[in-house]
Parts: sequence; structure tokens; C-alpha cells
Amino acid sequence: MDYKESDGADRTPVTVIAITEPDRSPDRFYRMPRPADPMYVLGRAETDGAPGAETGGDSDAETGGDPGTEADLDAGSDRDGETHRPPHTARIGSFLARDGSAGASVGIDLDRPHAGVVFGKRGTGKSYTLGVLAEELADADGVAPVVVDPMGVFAGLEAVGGRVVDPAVRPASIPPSEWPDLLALDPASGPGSLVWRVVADAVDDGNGDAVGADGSADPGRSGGPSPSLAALREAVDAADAPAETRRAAVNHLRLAASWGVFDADAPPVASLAADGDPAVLDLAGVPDAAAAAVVRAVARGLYDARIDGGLPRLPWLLVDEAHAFFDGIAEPALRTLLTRGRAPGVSLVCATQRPVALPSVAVSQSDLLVSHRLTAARDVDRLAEAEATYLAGDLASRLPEGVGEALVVDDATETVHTVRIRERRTPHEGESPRASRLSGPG
Ligand SMILES: Nc1ncnc2c1ncn2[C@@H]1O[C@H](COP(=O)(O)OP(=O)(O)OP(=O)(O)O)[C@@H](O)[C@H]1O
Repeated sequence: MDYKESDGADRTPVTVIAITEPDRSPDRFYRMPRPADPMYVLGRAETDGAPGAETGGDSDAETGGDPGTEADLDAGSDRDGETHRPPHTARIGSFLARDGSAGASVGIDLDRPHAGVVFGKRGTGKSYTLGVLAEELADADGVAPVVVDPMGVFAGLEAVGGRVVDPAVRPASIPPSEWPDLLALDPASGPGSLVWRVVADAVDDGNGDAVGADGSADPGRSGGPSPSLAALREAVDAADAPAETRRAAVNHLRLAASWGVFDADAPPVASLAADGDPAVLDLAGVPDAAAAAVVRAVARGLYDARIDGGLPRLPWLLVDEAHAFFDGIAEPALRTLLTRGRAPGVSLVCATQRPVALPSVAVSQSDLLVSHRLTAARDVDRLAEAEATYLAGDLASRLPEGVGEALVVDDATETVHTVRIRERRTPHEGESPRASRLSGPG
């Protein structure tokens, strides 16, 4: 093991509060690892060869209080409280005691792919938490963060080598069957079916790869050539259809061109994850349909690039305001990442203030759930879906109150923790404007 505690004297035994069997009281969640304890890594089970619950980081009182042997330790704290981070681990913060004091460092496993959700009502720190994760991914080897940024708050990641990217995707990366929906046309209508047919013909003409890895019709999946929107408009114009139908279809394609996200020569999606530096897809001000098209193309493009062996890093797609992408054309691609992304090595983390707007599969397939404060009953109910058998109790009653504080449910170690997310190293641009901070008269 590469990382060991720097000084064995720092290893204080873990304090165990409330061990009863069976224990259904809130106290069972509060065995507080101390600051000097080694970093506790979430998302990494003991069977992965990682410290897991025995290194003193576990806050589930049913697990023993043994801080672990030296060989178990992946990281330790030095005398200044600085934690040595194990390789392929994101340090997201520290355990939070009931009295508000900080405990041992908490990390998230980056060695393997994961699916995660970050919940919280407005202003509780979701985007901030996603930014912390992106910073850590920027630092780690073998991974590549791609951030979907609908509010334009992640540009600060440039300070860790990130780049803000104007979204551009190839028209062929949207399957023909999705085009009517994308253009708000009824697929059964004349214009809808005309657009569908024209895109399918353009792709069949060799402008794209018509069948996806899973056998579904998914042109452009390998980033092959794509027809331009202008070429599609011309094809519609030349089609054997009533003039009125052609005119309506052309108008809708013109509207899509005005979104400015379609480009037949756009770089392949895999290039977003090529160097491991954060790529921030700036979708601020981009119409909803266009943003959904971008998210669909990027999610599917990363997945296909991994399947095809065209991406040597493990991409992490971090989607802020994720509820906006689960009711349109991005949904099937995000669902694919949730259900099948881990096999080729694509991680997905969805942040939202409206958990109820995410499909159940987003919670059931997530192995990491991070929840800041929630108050709406239906959103809190969504947490119940994460209440696996190892959680004897009501998660909602354990949600912390403070900004930047979160409850973390970790499937790998089957534990629940209260965590304070660490401060960002890069600027966070999600601060709401405050009238009191605007310059006054004179
Ligand atoms: N872990 C943290 N440490 C310090 N400050 C934090 C932390 N998390 C959040 N904050 C503060 O709270 C503010 C709001 O956080 P953030 O923008 O992430 O909220 P949000 O939940 O994404 O809100 P919205 O739903 O409106 O996007 C931040 O600008 C920051 O000042």
C-alpha cells in the first residue's frame, strides 16, 4: 500500500456512541471519526482492497470501533490536520459531529466508475459540492470530468486547468427518431415524419454510423461524418411532400440552427475527456431543447467512446440542474449511463433541487447519494427510495440544516454519514446577488 499514516501516534481510537443491537435510534449514525483518523473512502468496499468500514471512518455504530491495522490504512493525517489523500480518491470534506465540530476527512473513490445524485433545496450547496468533486477529479489520474453547466457557475474550474466549452454537437449524434421531438413536432404529423425520414436518409447515405453498440439505431455514435442542418434543410426542400409540410419542416430546422449548438464539423465528444482537465459545457442561455440535445449527444458520445475503446480515461459526467434533462431527449442517454455506464467506465453524478423530477432509476442505480437540506415533502419522499435494508430509520430526519452540510448514503460500505463539504479551491460563481452588497447612492 502506497499511503500510510504519517505518524502512528496520531491514530486515536474511534469513539463509539450507542452500540445496541438492533439499534434504531438516530445515535447509531453518529460514531464520530476524529480529525486525526485516516481518510474514510466512500464508494469503496472492503473487498476492493480499500479500508472501508474498519479504518475508523465509519459512522454506523454497528460496525466495530477498530481503527484498523496499519496495513489497512490508505491515508493518515499529519499533525496539522492535513490529510494525505490516497490515490484515486476525491477529498470532499470531513465528518460532521452533532456539536458542529469536524471529524476525519471523507473521500470518494475515483478508482472505479460510480453513479451518484446530489440533492438539496436551492442555495444549500449542490453546485458547490459538484464543483468540489470536479476539482478533485481534475487532480486525479486516469479520469476526466465533463461538467454540464446550465447556470454558468463552473467557469472557476479554469483555475485547475479546466476549460469552458461552447457546446457544439453534430446533427447526426441525435437519432432520426428523436428529431421530431427535438423540434417540437408530432412524429405522426407531416412535418415531423418528413424530418425523421430526411435525417434517417442523410445518415443512411453514409453520413454516420446507423447502429449503436447496443443495436439501437444511433447514428453518429462513433463521431463519424454528419449532415449539416443546411444540408438537411435542402433535403427537406427537395423531398416529395406537400409544399406546406416542407415549409413547416424547414422552419423548424431553421429554428434549430438558430440555437447555435449544431455543427457538422464539431469535434468528437470524446475530445472533451481527452486530457483529463475539466471540460465545462456552458449551457447558460441555451434554449432547453438545445441544451437537452447537447446533454444527450455528450452522454451517449462518452459512453460509445468507452465502448469503442476510443477514450483511455474514465469520464465523469457531472450534470447540474439535472431535473431539466430527464423529461426530454437527453433522458434515454442519461438512463443508459445510470443503468449501463459502469461497465464501460462512465460515471454520472446528477445534482438537482427537485429529486422528485428524477426517475426512480436515478436513485436506485446510484451507489452514492449526497443530500443537502430538503424540505418539500415529495422531495424528501424520494430519499425513502434510497433506504436500503441496512438503513434502519428515516433518512429525512437526519438531513443536516447548514449550507454545505450533507447526508451521504454509501452503498459500497452500506453506511450513512453526516459530512461537511470542504471549501472550494476555485471560485464558485453560484452566489446569489445581494442588494446589500450593491454599491449605494454616491
Ligand atoms: N461546502 C461549502 N462551504 C462553504 N460555502 C458553501 C458550501 N456550499 C455552499 N456554500 C455557499 O452557499 C452558496 C450556495 O451554494 P450553491 O450555489 O452550491 O447552491 P445550490 O444548492 O446549487 O443552489 P441552486 O439550486 O440555486 O443552484 C455558495 O455560493 C457558497 O457561498
